[in-house]
Amino acid sequence: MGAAPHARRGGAARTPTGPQRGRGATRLIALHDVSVHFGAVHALRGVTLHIAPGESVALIGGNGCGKSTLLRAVHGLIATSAGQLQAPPRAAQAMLFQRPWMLRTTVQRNIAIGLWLRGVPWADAKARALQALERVQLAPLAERSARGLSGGQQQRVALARAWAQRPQLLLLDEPTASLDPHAKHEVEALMQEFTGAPAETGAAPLTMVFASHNLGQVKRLARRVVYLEQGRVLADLPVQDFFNRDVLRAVSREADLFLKGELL
Ligand SMILES: Nc1ncnc2c1ncn2[C@@H]1O[C@H](COP(=O)(O)OP(=O)(O)OP(=O)(O)O)[C@@H](O)[C@H]1O
Repeated sequence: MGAAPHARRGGAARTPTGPQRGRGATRLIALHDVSVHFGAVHALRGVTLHIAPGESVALIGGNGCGKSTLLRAVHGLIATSAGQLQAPPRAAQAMLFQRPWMLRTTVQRNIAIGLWLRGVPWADAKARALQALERVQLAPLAERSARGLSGGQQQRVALARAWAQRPQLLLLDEPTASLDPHAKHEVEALMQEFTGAPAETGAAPLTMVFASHNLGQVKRLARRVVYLEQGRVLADLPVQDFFNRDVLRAVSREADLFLKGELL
């Protein structure tokens, strides 16, 4: 992507990565003993986590366990307090939030402006924006005001905007939490489609990390589940192992109790 690396922030080392080799595995994201403090609040405590290109990883855990903080730290939106964090430069990442943010302009321009700001000539940016809208089946709404769309449509525009940027890494913070079941299904289908195939022919597979309170969604979209409690990673398992209570109980009693509570 040739983008500028993140500046080093806060008390911890933060270095940009492309896919790197380490301990025999390729890594796109590597956190080593990362902590994030907000004053007296310890949002992340000694998190060590490696994510390889093409993985689809769900972050789960109760309110305030640190999911958003982890995503925001990887995206470079907040400073880490200690430890080392390696991630692709922000220009190689896209992040979606529970409530999509839209510029006060048309749907197509919402996507094109982001590309233009990254150096894509305006005519090409508009053409790529339209392609991206076709991908999420919203091309007929290209000239509509983005803020006038429904929440589900806005989230699809946000996904199109992310996809148009051809990121290596897609971070999503509870992307369907405020959507009705139909819109949730449409957004999930796009998430699945984007991670199922490279963003463009010959490109590296897209890596997806998402926070969710929806265990059905986790089962449908994740290949791996990371369970957080009070800022610590207590379980990090392939999705089928996470939902196998015997395996989970052996790894973390706390994670098993959480799952039991959620399944009641
Ligand atoms: N900017 C901030 N300033 C102070 N405290 C913060 C800030 N952001 C997060 N926190 C605190 O850090 C902890 C972790 O919050 P975080 O938002 O990462 O949790 P979460 O797992 O995403 O929660 P939820 O599921 O409710 O969205 C919480 O105690 C939260 O109150």
